[in-house]
Amino acid sequence: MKCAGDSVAERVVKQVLDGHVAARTPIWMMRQAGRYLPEYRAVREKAGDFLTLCYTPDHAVEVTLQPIRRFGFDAAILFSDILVVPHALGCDLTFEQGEGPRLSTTTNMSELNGLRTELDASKIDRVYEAITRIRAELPAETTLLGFCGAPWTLATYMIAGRGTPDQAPARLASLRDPAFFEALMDRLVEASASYLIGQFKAGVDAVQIFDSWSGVLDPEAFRAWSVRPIRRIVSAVRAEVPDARIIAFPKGATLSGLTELAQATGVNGVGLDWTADRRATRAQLGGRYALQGNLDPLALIAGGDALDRAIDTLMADFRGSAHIFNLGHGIRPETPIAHVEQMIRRLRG
Ligand SMILES: Cc1c2[nH]c(c1CCC(=O)O)Cc1[nH]c(c(CCC(=O)O)c1C)Cc1[nH]c(c(CCC(=O)O)c1C)Cc1[nH]c(c(C)c1CCC(=O)O)C2
Repeated sequence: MKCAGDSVAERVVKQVLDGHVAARTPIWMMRQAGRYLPEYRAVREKAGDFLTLCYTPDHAVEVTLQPIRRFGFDAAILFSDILVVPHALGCDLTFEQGEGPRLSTTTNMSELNGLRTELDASKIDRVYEAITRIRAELPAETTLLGFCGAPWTLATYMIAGRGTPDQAPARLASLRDPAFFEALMDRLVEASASYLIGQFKAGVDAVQIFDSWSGVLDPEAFRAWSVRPIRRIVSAVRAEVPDARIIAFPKGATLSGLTELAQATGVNGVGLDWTADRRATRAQLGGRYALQGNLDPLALIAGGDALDRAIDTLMADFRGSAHIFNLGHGIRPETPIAHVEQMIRRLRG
């Protein structure tokens, strides 16, 4: 058996993505830099506005490093947002406190034609600068992750102009105006591939593609709008960065959807949300793909015995496999820091 983590200078998350089984399961958390941390809230207040935070390298570097300093996670994830891509294609974007994102809508071919075909370098170069600086400041053994939103998930926000519960506007657009929808996906595939290539060149070790809304798609639409665009991104990225390590997180995907996605795209790892059947997923995909996840973020809010039990069951289900510990979705702002500390003690012993 291949073993990871024998030397402290090795980036264990990266090794697990290469198929190694870690002696000590690596840990990171989706949204690990965020509002549950007082030091994040302080920087956020200073920056004033969320997008300013994302595009100011001093701030982005600082908040990316905060959870690493506090908890010593095995991976840092670039502090940014998936909606930076539509923004750098020319969509108006604002984040209202407590309301989530608001975007100018893109609902037809003429609105799409009004957007840029390439990412605005004056925005995106600041993200690349932050990456290079983060890598220079991170401990050598910490993996640096970049990311992007999957085209389907980005399209849901671009078409509706905001988050909606079931993404009806985007689903409807794909049915009513397939030519527009295909053209939108093409634009997002190209922009996302170039964005990820830029992130690798700036210094990330691996990337995660967030398809947060793939769970609202029927099997055929999942194949068309989740699997196919991700496959195109993976092959475009690997054409430039042959050893690019890529994790896909298709939230809400069924096991057959997850399997199809892993096989068709050739990603190195898949992220499981908290509803995934761990043993069935492991039986189907373990050994060929790294599995990442999948603690219920609510168990982390609950703490106490419920948290310990959830962690023990999860670790027993994944023991002996190429596993990266994570939550099944982002940590919520109301999560007590003491519970994150409890989680790390339980995992590290
Ligand atoms: C769908 C999505 C978005 N953004 C993201 C996704 C995919 C993951 C998921 O499913 O949650 C991804 C994301 N967003 C953020 C990161 C940073 C890295 C990390 O720590 O994980 C990452 C990887 C910071 C953020 N992105 C956002 C915040 C909160 C902004 C604030 O400080 O007010 C953070 C820390 C804002 C955001 N950004 C988005 C929404 C819907 C919201 C509002 C909801 C919310 O406030 O949590 C879009």
